[in-house]
Amino acid sequence: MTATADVTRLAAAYRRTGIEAPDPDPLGQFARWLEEWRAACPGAPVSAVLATADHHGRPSARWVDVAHVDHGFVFFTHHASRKATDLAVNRAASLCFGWLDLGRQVRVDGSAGRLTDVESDAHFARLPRSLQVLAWASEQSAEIGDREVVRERFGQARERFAGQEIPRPVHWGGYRVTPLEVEFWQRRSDEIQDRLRYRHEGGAWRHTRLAP
Ligand SMILES: Cc1cc2nc3c(=O)[nH]c(=O)nc-3n(C[C@H](O)[C@H](O)[C@H](O)COP(=O)(O)O)c2cc1C
Repeated sequence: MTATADVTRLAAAYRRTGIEAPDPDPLGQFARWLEEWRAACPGAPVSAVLATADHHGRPSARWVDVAHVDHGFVFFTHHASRKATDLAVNRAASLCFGWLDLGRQVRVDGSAGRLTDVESDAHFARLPRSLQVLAWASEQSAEIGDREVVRERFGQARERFAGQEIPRPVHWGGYRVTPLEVEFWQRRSDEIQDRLRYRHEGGAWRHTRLAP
């Protein structure tokens, strides 16, 4: 059976069942769905749209790769980028995963904080060398005349670190979005889509269904 056939078969099964016997913890429920997504689409990156807002409350959204999920959702970026400058003044963040092949969406609303230097160092050390060089060469979201500027800086950074380990630049690191509210959405074959919302209240997670 081809991968596409597998996805179609799984999507049909989920459309029939909806979200049954949900995990009491949204991170547990997320882990189940992530596992099912990975089984359905092996090798696909785990990406989500990250929304932030500036000090005027003006929103902006962009994709990020979610590197891992522990007690929060971890991504990495340049600390001078728009998302990072937004988060410096307003920690509120929302991530939206779109596992559309399975008819699924997960929204995570929460608060984003920087990882420790030790955590960011550990992740940086595992990156492919070309991405490490790029982290030194590209001042993400700065205006540039043309791409040659970055190509030139890339070459300079590669030369500078030739034959040695590349340290993490201080302007690059990770954030963890700690969830306060998580919503799972499942497309159903009867068109009555399933929505399950978790809220962290009084020190515990509670979940409830929402009208589609
Ligand atoms: C699928 C995908 C994954 C991406 N992952 C990241 C990421 O993990 N970190 C990052 O800084 N930019 C990532 N980008 C680029 C961002 O979407 C964005 O263009 C960049 O971070 C600058 O955003 P900002 O100026 O709004 O901060 C990704 C783009 C795509 C399409």
